[in-house]
Amino acid sequence: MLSVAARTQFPGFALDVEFEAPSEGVTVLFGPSGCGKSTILAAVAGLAAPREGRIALDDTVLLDTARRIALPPEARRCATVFQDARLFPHMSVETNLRYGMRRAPAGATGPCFEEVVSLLGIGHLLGRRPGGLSGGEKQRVALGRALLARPRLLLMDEPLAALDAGRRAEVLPFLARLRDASRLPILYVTHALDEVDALADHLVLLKDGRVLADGRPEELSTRTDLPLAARRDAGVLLPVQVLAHEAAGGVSRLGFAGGELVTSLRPEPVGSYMRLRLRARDVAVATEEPRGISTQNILKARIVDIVPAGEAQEVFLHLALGPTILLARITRGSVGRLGLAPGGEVWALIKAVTFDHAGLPRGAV
Ligand SMILES: Nc1ncnc2c1ncn2[C@@H]1O[C@H](COP(=O)(O)OP(=O)(O)OP(=O)(O)O)[C@@H](O)[C@H]1O
Repeated sequence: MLSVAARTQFPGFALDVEFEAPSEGVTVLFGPSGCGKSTILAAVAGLAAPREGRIALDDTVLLDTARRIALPPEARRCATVFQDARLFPHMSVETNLRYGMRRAPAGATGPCFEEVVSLLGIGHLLGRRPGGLSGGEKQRVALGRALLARPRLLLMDEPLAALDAGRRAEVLPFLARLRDASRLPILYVTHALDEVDALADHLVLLKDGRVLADGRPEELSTRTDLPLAARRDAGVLLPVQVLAHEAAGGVSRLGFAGGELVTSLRPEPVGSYMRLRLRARDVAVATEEPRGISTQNILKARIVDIVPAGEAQEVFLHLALGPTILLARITRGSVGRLGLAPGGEVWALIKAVTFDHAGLPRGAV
């Protein structure tokens, strides 16, 4: 467990945060530019000291200002991956990777050179210089170098932010594999929601130097009181399992706690797990079972709550399908016209099941 409490002040900005991150898996620090994400990473790495605070990794205290403890960065065993890979340009990829290994303390355990090379798919790059690599390849080498230093904690400061969409899509699955193979806590800074969806086991939402909420991303995605709900792509993050492929009909069936969804045919094998975002704008409701309609996903649900959606003349419906909560964003006019109220039964029409934010939950690879 990584526990972080830090308070510090810059002109015009105050940071006052407290949160805990699980001992394994990715904890994402998510929030708008300037909310304090990098300041927190720097405090954990020991690159900048907060005015007050306590940071501990399991039973190792990295910082405790009250007890005047502040381990130097090299004693903290944190490895950091930045936006830019920061590889040594005059060394081959292999020498860059072996440089990481030289930083590993004697007796530290972790994946060996060959395992890391295979995990990140960089075997064919070993003899090359960083200058000739694509941005995505460089980032994979930087991830390898960080892992080979056998850290106790991996820090990632927007590792995909400098890559174009194609390269991001190339590196994202490697990050998921690294998360699953490394069994390390990873503190990951981003402001990209698709990275949250693909990687986060735990989410810390930040605003103006404060923690607004933290918890499992699936749970936070149902909260309409958080800034996430104001986004155009707001909606619940839903863990699903591929139940069947029906090639003749060109569809796959996905199961979730409380129901099934039909999608166009998916490439993932039957039994695989995925996590997808069902956008609130893509969910409509009907008070009677619709017939003669092209929408494939029509699921019976109960209205749990109706809450205003920002300034607009719209509301969020919290819909329960068994234990699963879905969000629908509809107009106030529709609520009145259909006589919707908490406790009422409706049919939820899922107009689109999009996979552009699909991610793999931990252990699902
Ligand atoms: N060394 C410093 N001196 C003065 N102000 C600083 C310093 N470091 C950070 N700040 C300020 O603290 C605030 C938080 O910065 P920080 O880099 O932690 O935000 P961030 O959430 O990581 O932002 P971004 O997503 O843009 O990287 C900003 O207003 C920044 O200007």
